[in-house]
Amino acid sequence: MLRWLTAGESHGPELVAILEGLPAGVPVSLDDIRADLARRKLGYGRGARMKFEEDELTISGGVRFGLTMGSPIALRIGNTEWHRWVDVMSASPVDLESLPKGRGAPLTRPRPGHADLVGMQKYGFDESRNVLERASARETAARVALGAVARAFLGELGISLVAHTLSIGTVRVPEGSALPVPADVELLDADLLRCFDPATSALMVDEVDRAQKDGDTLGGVVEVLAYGVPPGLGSYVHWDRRLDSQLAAALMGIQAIKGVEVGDGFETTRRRGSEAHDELVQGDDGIERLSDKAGGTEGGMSTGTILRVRAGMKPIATVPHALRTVDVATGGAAEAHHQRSDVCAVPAAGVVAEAMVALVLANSVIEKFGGDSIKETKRNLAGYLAAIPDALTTARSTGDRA
Ligand SMILES: Cc1cc2nc3c(=O)[nH]c(=O)nc-3n(C[C@H](O)[C@H](O)[C@H](O)COP(=O)(O)O)c2cc1C
Ligand SMILES: C=C(O[C@@H]1CC(C(=O)O)=C[C@@H](OP(=O)(O)O)[C@H]1O)C(=O)O
Repeated sequence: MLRWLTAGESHGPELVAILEGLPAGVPVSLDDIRADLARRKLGYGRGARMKFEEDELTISGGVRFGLTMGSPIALRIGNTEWHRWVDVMSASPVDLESLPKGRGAPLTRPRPGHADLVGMQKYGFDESRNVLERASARETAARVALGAVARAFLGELGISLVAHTLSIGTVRVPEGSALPVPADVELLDADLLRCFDPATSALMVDEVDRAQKDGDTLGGVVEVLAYGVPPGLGSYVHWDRRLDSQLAAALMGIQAIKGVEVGDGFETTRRRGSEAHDELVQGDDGIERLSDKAGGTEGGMSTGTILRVRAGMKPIATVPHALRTVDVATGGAAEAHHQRSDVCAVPAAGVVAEAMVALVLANSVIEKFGGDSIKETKRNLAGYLAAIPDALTTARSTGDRA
């Protein structure tokens, strides 16, 4: 089993992440993790903080000479803005009265759509600083770092992943153009919205500009594709062993994600059975599916075709054109707290979704194939695939997006 945990606050000194259960011998490069962290900060419509805050990555356990050792992997992401927050976020008691005026002032105007109000009720706070510090999606940097390590492990087994943006607000990639993702999809990292349809991407930029001008925010939908996944990850035998349920939980666990689809998802519900499923035919390399509507899972197991999952993100809750709220200090009507925020963080959510899918797949691979070293995992995977009888063999989706 692969386990992972993150800790740390949005304006604290650092985020900390631990990944336990990965075999030894997986190549882990600081540069690769940094590249994923950098991708998470990209995307048109993000707020000022993305420009001046750096992610200072260090590996403090589990990796030696660029290879995992089989021990827990510990990652730290230092926050270069910490020096501005030392007083307000101090771990030791601080007399707030002694700070300059307004510093550490209580946040008593909870933002609708954020965790502020319920967090105060639940944890017994009279202002929302302690809530927003951990509810903030700053924490997703730690998950992306963990996901980069999981992706390195999957890469050793011929499994690769990519996320792209399907929609921002009401602007959506035209139906039918979602697949296949071009092989040079890495170029998208320089792209504004991680949308590989240039015409739609331009419309999305306009949509973000319009929202920003109106003092408003946007959500959207991202899609994660995984290539080279072997058949049989997950299981139909119990609800919590289903690959699709684990993917859904992992994606729903990302801040602001409000819906998940596997394959064609809700669109499938509008089709008749005769149109809804991926028919099977005998091909040159074994049994083939004539379509990919199911998104690479049947019966809670990977089918061996491209895995395709979507996550829908609600609009950013910190709306510049401030929403109505109640000041909990006075009980009076007020405008919700707002200083700065992203207008749209959908492309970043895609990078986080990619990381979460990588972690779930890595866990499923370890569950099925085990291995204390990557060599052992590879042997077990190869042995499993070789043992599938010819009559049941399916062509494996390519791991290189060719
Ligand atoms: C990458 C990313 C960036 C985000 N940036 C902001 C932001 O700048 N301001 C904001 O209010 N919410 C932002 N959010 C969303 C909040 O974290 C989220 O709405 C909040 O945690 C409550 O979400 P929930 O109702 O899904 O739990 C962001 C989410 C993600 C995934
Ligand atoms: C810091 C990140 O995202 C933050 C997520 C976030 C929220 O409420 O979720 C609010 C914003 O932070 P602040 O209120 O300090 O401007 C974002 O910048 C990040 O992604 O690294």
